[in-house]
Amino acid sequence: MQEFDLVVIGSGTAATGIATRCREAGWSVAVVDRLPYGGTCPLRGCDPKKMLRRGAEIVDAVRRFEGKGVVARDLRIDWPALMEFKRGFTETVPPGREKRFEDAGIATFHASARFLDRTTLQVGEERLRFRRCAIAAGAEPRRLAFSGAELLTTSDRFMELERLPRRILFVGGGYVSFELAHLAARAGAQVTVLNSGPRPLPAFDPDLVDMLVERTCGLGIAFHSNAEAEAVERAGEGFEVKASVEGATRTFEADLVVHGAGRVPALADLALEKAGIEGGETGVAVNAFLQSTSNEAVYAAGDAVLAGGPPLTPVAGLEAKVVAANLLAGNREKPDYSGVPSAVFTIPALARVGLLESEAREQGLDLTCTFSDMRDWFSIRRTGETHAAAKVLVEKGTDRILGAHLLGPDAGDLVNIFAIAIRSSLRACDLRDYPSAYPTAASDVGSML
Ligand SMILES: Cc1cc2nc3c(=O)[nH]c(=O)nc-3n(C[C@H](O)[C@H](O)[C@H](O)COP(=O)(O)OP(=O)(O)OC[C@H]3O[C@@H](n4cnc5c(N)ncnc54)[C@H](O)[C@@H]3O)c2cc1C
Ligand SMILES: NC(=O)c1ccc[n+]([C@@H]2O[C@H](COP(=O)([O-])OP(=O)(O)OC[C@H]3O[C@@H](n4cnc5c(N)ncnc54)[C@H](O)[C@@H]3O)[C@@H](O)[C@H]2O)c1
Repeated sequence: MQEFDLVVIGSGTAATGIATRCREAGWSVAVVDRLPYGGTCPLRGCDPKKMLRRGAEIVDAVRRFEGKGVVARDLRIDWPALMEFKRGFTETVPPGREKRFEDAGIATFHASARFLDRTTLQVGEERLRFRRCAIAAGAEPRRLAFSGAELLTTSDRFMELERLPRRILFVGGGYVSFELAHLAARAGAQVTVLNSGPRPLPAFDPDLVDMLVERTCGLGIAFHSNAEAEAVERAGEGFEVKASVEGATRTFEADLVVHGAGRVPALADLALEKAGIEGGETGVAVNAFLQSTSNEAVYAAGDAVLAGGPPLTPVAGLEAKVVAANLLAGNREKPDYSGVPSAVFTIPALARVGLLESEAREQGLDLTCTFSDMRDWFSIRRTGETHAAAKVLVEKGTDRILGAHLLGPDAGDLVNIFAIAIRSSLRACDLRDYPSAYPTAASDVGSML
């Protein structure tokens, strides 16, 4: 039996933030992960996705400039070479992260963790006793109940594909499906997306989502709403997917079927009940300080807990700081989720920060909603992009920025300006008045208000 002040389950964004801060304060700390160190974001999520997207972005930009001074001959994505470029980054992450832990004096374990009682974990052959434990185990694809669901490829495996199949079907119309569908279409695949709900990406502004869907269909992607996948089976080398589309049963053929139907906290293997930890599909049950409501030695952060913030990397980082502070100095800090931005890295990107228009109106706020169709703006025309818009919500009287919703080539970066404004309580007039370098995407901000 080995004993530690703190055992952290996971080695991703949340785990790393907690482990390093507690170790810096002199605690004995162990980190446990069953997969190579680094977690989802740098190995299987945000970063590799954005590296692969870079190839798609270049192909799309060149196509938009054909006839505008750029001649493209044999323009295409060389998928294996793009994968190699991605691996040049991802392969360095696990050894780098492990060295960082070891240099800091953090003990590292490579095995699955499972609770034995309120203060003990089984980790492979080892038993670890902890004074405190942080669950930062992330999320995994939601288990789907239909027959053949085990035939679906996860986003993890999609990002390792050596060859890109010709026909790809995505189940779900959320972040994962939209981002990977845009990438696959630029790489030459024939893409279908089935979304069970009436509208995809419900966390984003519906007017901008409609524009993104139009752009998506313009790429040749077959997008279906009210389309619920109900069964998958093998058919020759590929698959047949049965779905209820607008109430009628339809069959789709594909060479690859990808799971984009949601992710849930990865708690199933932890035997939480042995440690008296309450939790389920919505993650570890925690109080306002991110401490387990039923085992006070245990805290949770990141995708493993749905405490009010969306399951995103900046939220995992923010919650890690809160958990470390509360572990080290007692329960004082609560997470502040206001002004956390989010972007869907389609091409063009879709982004959001603050309230949706519908949420602001439901709260009875008196607001001005400025919608700008940016297609004819200089910053967009110069890129050849055909779909771009902004919607900014400002409270009347206080001039407070309530929300900003963007679609366009620079949406993923521009949204951060609005996020800073919201978190720093800047007013719309402050943003209107600041001089920005010209001509840049940021120099449009004043005109969006
Ligand atoms: C395809 C994809 C793209 C994404 N893109 C973005 C993006 O662009 N921007 C953004 O903000 N967010 C993005 N996300 C979400 C983001 O990756 C996560 O919110 C973030 O990585 C969560 O970090 P975490 O530390 O909570 O968990 P993770 O980084 O997932 O780490 C959890 C770790 O715990 C380990 N673990 C789990 N159970 C056990 C166990 N029983 N024993 C031992 N180890 C265990 C896992 O192996 C894993 O390594 C994306 C997610 C996906 C899937
Ligand atoms: N850019 C980013 O920040 C980014 C990128 C990828 C993933 N993520 C994170 O990962 C999480 C999971 O992403 P996701 O795209 O898997 O989930 P999601 O929750 O964004 O979307 C899932 C969609 O699948 C649909 N669906 C569910 N079952 C279905 C079925 N049987 N048939 C058809 N449609 C079905 C739902 O209606 C929903 O719209 C996100 O919530 C996000 O936090 C973030």
